[in-house]
Parts: sequence; structure tokens; C-alpha cells
Amino acid sequence: MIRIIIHGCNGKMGKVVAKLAAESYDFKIVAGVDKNISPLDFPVYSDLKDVKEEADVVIDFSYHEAVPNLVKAALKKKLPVVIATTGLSEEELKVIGEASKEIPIFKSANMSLGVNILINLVKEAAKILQQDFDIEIIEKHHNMKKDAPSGTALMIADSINQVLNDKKEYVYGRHTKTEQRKPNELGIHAVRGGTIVGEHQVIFAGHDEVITISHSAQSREIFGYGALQAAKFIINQKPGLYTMEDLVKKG
Ligand SMILES: NC(=O)C1=CN([C@@H]2O[C@H](COP(=O)(O)OP(=O)(O)OC[C@H]3O[C@@H](n4cnc5c(N)ncnc54)[C@H](O)[C@@H]3O)[C@@H](O)[C@H]2O)C=CC1
Ligand SMILES: O=C(O)C1=N[C@H](C(=O)O)C[C@H](O)C1
Repeated sequence: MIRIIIHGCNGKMGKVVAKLAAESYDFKIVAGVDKNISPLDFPVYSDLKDVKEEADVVIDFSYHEAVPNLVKAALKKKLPVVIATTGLSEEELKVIGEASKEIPIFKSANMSLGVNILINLVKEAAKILQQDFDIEIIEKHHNMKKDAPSGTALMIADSINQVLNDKKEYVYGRHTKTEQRKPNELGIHAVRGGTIVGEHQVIFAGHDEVITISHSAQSREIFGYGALQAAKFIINQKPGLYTMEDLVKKG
């Protein structure tokens, strides 16, 4: 049985993770951390450093500003962490990078298997189509989402640049642009509305033809399930920074 602390336990994703864990014999939520300490089926604290319960791993779905404090407390407790929170700044990423020298950290802007398959497909398409096709990413999310563009859109863009030797320059929306699109641009566009769980489209637009590779999340369970699999994976790793690619490789 893997003992979990949920960081962001009173949020939409925190509640999904708690529900999925309660339905499985493999996981037990021993405590939660949230700035909103409304009671749940387990003790809830306002800071990881105050948690008294023994645990094997922390799963984080919270807010980017909360992540450095979380990571520092996990470091003191020598606890592995799964970070799903998006919108992280360069400074916050640096804190994660430093901590991963001493504890295992798993970080992915998208915990679904499908998006990680999409990334592999997009990388192949980008290699083949790089000369003659313009690439644009459109992401759509619910009206409660705070960060834009989504962490997943940025992760997809970075994976394209990884195979194209950083050739692409990101352009966020086009409302300030009054000139023609340059071939090295990679447009990234965010839509917010209603209860959309999460949609990502990667458009390869060529002369008289368009190829679209897309992923549509139909429930939050796919992210919660992925985070639990990441927790199972990370507790057996040495200190380091791990991604979905490492988990998928392990099978
Ligand atoms: N990697 C992935 O697959 C996914 C990532 N996410 C990301 O996870 C994060 C959370 O998403 P939701 O659950 O939809 O948001 P939410 O707003 O429903 O929940 C966030 C929770 O974090 C808590 N929180 C905020 N600041 C805190 C602090 N300083 N200390 C402790 N708790 C704090 C809030 O009180 C809230 O309960 C977002 O960054 C979102 O983009 C969401 C879904 C999937
Ligand atoms: O906030 C969300 O809801 C989601 N956020 C992640 C992101 O920013 O990419 C992943 C998923 O699309 C849902």
C-alpha cells in the first residue's frame, strides 16, 4: 500500500486523486495539504512541514507559487514528489531542479498517457514536415484555469523545438501582430470557457492541406490515474528529475 499526501487536496484535481485512491487497494491518502483546510476523509494541514503522518510520496496539484515551499518541505522529509502543477516560473523550476539532486521528483504538465503519445506523433510529424508546413498549437480549457497557455501546450512546443534544434520562435496569440507570419514562428493560442476538461490541437498547415493531431481529455480521472501511476514509479527511483517519458519507457 502506497501512503500518499495530496498537496492541493481541496482542489478539483486533489479531490479526483483522493477518490481514485479510495477505490484502489494499492493507495492510501494519509493526509492532505491545502491553503483551504476544509476537512476531508483524512487530516488536512496548511503546510507540508506540519504533516505528522508517515508517507511514501506527495502528489501535487496546486498553484505554481506554492510549489517551492512544498519542494523545500519534501526535501527536509526526504519524500519523493509528483508535481502536476503548471504555470511554473523559471525561478520555481530552478528550485525543483536543485531539490531533485537529493530527492526523486516526477514532473509532467500532463499526466495522461494520450498526450504523451500525441507528443511522440507530433515530434515525428515536425521532423518530416518542417520545411513546408507552418505549426500552430491551440489549447482549450475550462473557465477556472488560471495559467495560460497550458503547461501541456508549452510542453508540446518544447518537444517540437527539441527535434527542430530550437528553430521555432513562440508567438502567443496574434492580436499585436500586424505583419505576415514568418516560417520560424510557432503560434500558441489559448481558449477558456465552460467546463472543457482539456483539449490540445497541433496544426500543421501546408499549401492546400492541413494535418491536425489532437487530444481531447474527457474526464479529470485520466490525470488522476496518471499521477497515481507516477507515484508508484517515483518511490522506487534514485534522486533525479523524471518525466512521463521515463514512466512510459519502464512500461
Ligand atoms: N499535469 C496534469 O496532468 C494536470 C495539471 N493540472 C494543474 O494542476 C493545478 C491544479 O489544478 P486544479 O485542481 O484544477 O485547480 P484548483 O484551483 O481546483 O485546485 C488548486 C488547489 O490548490 C490549493 N492551493 C493554492 N495555493 C496553495 C498554497 N499556497 N498551498 C497549498 N494549497 C494551495 C487551492 O486552495 C486549491 O484547493 C493547476 O496548475 C493545473 O494546471 C490540472 C490537471 C491536470
Ligand atoms: O488546469 C487544467 O485543468 C489542466 N492543466 C494542465 C495544463 O496546463 O496543461 C493539463 C490539463 O490539460 C488540464
